[in-house]
Amino acid sequence: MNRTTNKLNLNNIPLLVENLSSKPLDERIRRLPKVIIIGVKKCGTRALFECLKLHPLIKAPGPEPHFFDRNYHRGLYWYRSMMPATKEHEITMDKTPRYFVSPDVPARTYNMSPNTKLVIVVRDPVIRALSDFTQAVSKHEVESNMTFRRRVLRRDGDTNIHSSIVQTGIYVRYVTNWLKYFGSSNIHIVSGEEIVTNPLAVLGTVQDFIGVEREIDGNLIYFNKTRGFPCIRILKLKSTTKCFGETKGRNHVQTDSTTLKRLNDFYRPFNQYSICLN
Ligand SMILES: Nc1ncnc2c1ncn2[C@@H]1O[C@H](COP(=O)(O)OS(=O)(=O)O)[C@@H](OP(=O)(O)O)[C@H]1O
Repeated sequence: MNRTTNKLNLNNIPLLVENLSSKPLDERIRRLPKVIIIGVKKCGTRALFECLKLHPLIKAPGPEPHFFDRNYHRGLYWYRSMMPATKEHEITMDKTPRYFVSPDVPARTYNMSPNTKLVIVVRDPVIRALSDFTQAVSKHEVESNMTFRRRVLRRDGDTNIHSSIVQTGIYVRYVTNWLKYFGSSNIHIVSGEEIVTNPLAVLGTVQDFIGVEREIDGNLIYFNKTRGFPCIRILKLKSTTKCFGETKGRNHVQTDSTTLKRLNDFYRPFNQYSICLN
């Protein structure tokens, strides 16, 4: 902090966050996210994010800020302005799944603060790929005659390792990039399948990792049989409930069993690495 002008130099934030870690943080620093859900796309990041926002001390913006990948040139002032205002002890959280696969983002995040807590949601990479492709089709991002098989396999039947839909599921490759900057104590890996089957257990471990009291309980989360997913109760608004987006949980595009087997075989060795990292 520049004492004469009382203005914060946001270029020095990593240093400041370190030096001030034992003192109450200035609101201007506090607003920068302490927690980031960095990915993975189509693994359950939205559900985790919305559930964590139920915690009284966790504040987060609605849209994905995409600061470290698309808006980095706007600077930390911009990033800070995207975050909701906080009171003392409250923390802010970003969720931008694109960060996970963006090569420059680990270093940029580290430069903001080496203490940033990173949450990664992973899911069976074959199902993730199907979900990703289904979304691309629904957004008309793929040619109308493109099939899942043609997207993920080459003509000779081998896996198309140049397809981003295939690459994103090689989780260990990207986690390794993050581990060049952050220690494993800064990274928490969550099972996207468990977010659906046992959300309270997942949320318990994530709250412990973030370092807040476990406040999200069974009064706030319930299983909505019609949607087939956990949804939330907003207690402030009596009997209001919220599920997460019409586009979540839609039927995936159909594909053949050979394609699924080929992809499963491709990911198997990478998946074993991911398990070791947990
Ligand atoms: N509670 C709850 N409600 C709705 N959806 C849930 C929930 N928990 C996990 N999921 C799964 O989240 C998948 C979408 O993942 P993301 O939120 O990471 O997608 S995105 O990258 O933000 O677009 C989405 O994938 P699809 O089923 O393929 O649509 C869901 O299966």
